[in-house]
Amino acid sequence: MLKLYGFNVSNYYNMVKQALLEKGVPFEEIKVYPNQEESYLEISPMGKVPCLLTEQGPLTETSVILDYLEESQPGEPLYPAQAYARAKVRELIHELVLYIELPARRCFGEVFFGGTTSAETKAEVEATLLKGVSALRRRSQFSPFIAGESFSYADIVFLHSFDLANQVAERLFQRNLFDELPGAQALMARLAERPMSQRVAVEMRAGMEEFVQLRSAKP
Ligand SMILES: N[C@@H](CCC(=O)N[C@@H](CS)C(=O)NCC(=O)O)C(=O)O
Repeated sequence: MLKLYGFNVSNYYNMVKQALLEKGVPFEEIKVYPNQEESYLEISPMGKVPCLLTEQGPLTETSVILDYLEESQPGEPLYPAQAYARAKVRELIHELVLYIELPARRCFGEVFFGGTTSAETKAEVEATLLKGVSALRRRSQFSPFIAGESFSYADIVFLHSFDLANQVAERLFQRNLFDELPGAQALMARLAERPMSQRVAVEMRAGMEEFVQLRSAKP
């Protein structure tokens, strides 16, 4: 059986977990926080989560894991069949990660864990987020799903990244990123109603207190 390493509060872990749940693929969850222990680096060389242990060996990097699941597992397809449409979904995933999730993440310490972020970093993050949102406005459909007619991996990545980025934008820049994207808030609400989203959210809340204590204790 596939083994998913990570913890329920990690948004990247939850992207893979939700994909497995949506496809109905059985998997075992192995709780691990990011770490630099030799034994974990053997399967996740950056010490990050998630890591998926397959019969052939370990896999890391969320978008790579999602591709692997699509190619190796049964269940509802979460990419379009046609090559160009499939590439457009991957393009959206990359844009969400590179220009929304990763820049916002630079401010997670201040927004969620009582740390501080320099004014210079904040200015860079705000500028990148605004460009990223503007790219999404040109790119995304939001109706009924982010890439158009079908629920896809891009919806899963959007669900587990955009709201966090918006919390950064609201707290630090007094901006609501949803305001810039017609249809995005309604899509987020629809995605959050999915049974598998609700399961992931319940399990995330259960792990939150322990994680915040652990994370806040770090310098
Ligand atoms: N590029 C990685 C990012 C995963 C990632 O950043 N995970 C976080 C938890 S949400 C982590 O392990 N952070 C610890 C670290 O950066 O050392 C992926 O796509 O899976």
